Amino acid sequence: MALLTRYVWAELSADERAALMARPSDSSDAFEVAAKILAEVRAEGETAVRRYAQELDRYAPADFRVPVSELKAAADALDPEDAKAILTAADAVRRYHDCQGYKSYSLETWSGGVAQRRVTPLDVAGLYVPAGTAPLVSTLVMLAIPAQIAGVGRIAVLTPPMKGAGPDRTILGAAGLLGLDEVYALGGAHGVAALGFGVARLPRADRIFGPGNAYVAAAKALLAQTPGGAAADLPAGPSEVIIIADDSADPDFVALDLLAQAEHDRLAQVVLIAFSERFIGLVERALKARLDGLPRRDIALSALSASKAFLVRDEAEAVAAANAYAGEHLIIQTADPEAICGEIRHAGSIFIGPWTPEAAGDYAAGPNHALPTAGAARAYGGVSVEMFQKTTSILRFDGHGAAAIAPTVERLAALEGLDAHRLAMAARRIKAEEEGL
Ligand SMILES: NC(=O)c1ccc[n+]([C@@H]2O[C@H](COP(=O)([O-])OP(=O)(O)OC[C@H]3O[C@@H](n4cnc5c(N)ncnc54)[C@H](O)[C@@H]3O)[C@@H](O)[C@H]2O)c1
Ligand SMILES: N[C@H](CO)Cc1c[nH]c[nH+]1
Ligand SMILES: [Zn+2]
Repeated sequence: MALLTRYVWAELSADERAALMARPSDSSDAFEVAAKILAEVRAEGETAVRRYAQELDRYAPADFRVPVSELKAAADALDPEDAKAILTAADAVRRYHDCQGYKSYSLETWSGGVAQRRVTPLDVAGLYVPAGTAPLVSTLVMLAIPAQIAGVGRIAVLTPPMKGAGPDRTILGAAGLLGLDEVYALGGAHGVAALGFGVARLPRADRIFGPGNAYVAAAKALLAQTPGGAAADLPAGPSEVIIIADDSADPDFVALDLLAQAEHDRLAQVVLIAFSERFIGLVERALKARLDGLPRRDIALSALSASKAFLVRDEAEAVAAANAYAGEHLIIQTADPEAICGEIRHAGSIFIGPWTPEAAGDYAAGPNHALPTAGAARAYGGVSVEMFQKTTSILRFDGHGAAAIAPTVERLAALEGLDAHRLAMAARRIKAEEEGL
């Protein structure tokens, strides 16, 4: 039985191609469920948070905040090799993100008129670290490092408990190692709502960062549209990867790269773009062989059921399919991957050649792994230092500058029929003229 549903790109109509770009989470109940949870948390506050914490995760302690002493103890209890791997990854992530950040600047846009941009960090950032089916320690690193580089005033980490137990000890230990002191054992849409509205003794985050399952992603998106709710970083839901591989690629590498994303979530999606039926067959054979040894085989199999293989005739078709998909990750394993890479317009992160598995980027290569899904790569990049900053523009005009800019402003205000605007400028011009400026 074929594991990947096959399509011949050239035989698909434009409508069929567009329909095939849908993600499994598009048709889930996530938005309805998250909207209900958000509304209840908004109306009832802590009571609703506790109810969902109990119902969904069977864990509702008197205080969701993990004591700082526990973070320190968990850090001390880490296996030294685990601690070393976390710190080594953090170092590469820090070096990559150190090159980022908005710059403040100032210039004279008019003679006598100075325009300035001031960059400031967020006061409160909420970091969501997924742990529903796997404790993503690496996500903590990916979110904490850019927040620290930006100089965020207060960093509150949210991570769901393991069902019926407390939060994952490695995540707590990593928080301790990274110098974080505010962690809440709460997750899902109810956790996002608690942090986004500031209930159950959580701070109200200015912006919530981080990936999560379809419920978490929906909650972040809905919260950002709710008056008084926290802003969101980007749409980062169930993982996805699209691989362009020609016959020169190693089918086993390709199969493993597909499985590495399929194992994240039943609603994850993996897509193969290949140049021959034969190669798709080889990848499927490798998939079957590798699936059997995987502890998360069932999850991967579910994800594969919504996954696809597109057969293309040439690189132009491969590029068209990849750009239409606008995937979170794009892996290119062809004889000339750089040529294809140059043509890609929409992808969260690109991995070039046989020696660059996505797993390297997921953990320790440097770039951020919190990336746009569901086609959002058309409009967003991954989490960055800039997202933890905001900019304020500042203007300073003297009388000479006011006189210089006034004719333009008065004319445009008149064009828009906004007379108070025109008069506000004209009054300055007249005064400046009276003073001989
Ligand atoms: N896009 C990215 O950058 C990126 C990065 C890493 C991980 N991910 C994705 O993050 C996700 C992690 O998912 P996860 O589930 O393991 O952890 P999670 O922390 O995102 O979600 C777990 C929580 O979801 C809630 N939940 C579970 N089932 C629910 C239901 N039926 N209704 C309402 N709430 C429910 C529970 O409270 C649970 O604790 C995966 O989809 C993975 O692919 C994405
Ligand atoms: N592939 C995920 C982003 O979709 C990131 C991750 C974390 N751990 C392993 N992988
Ligand atoms: Zn991954």
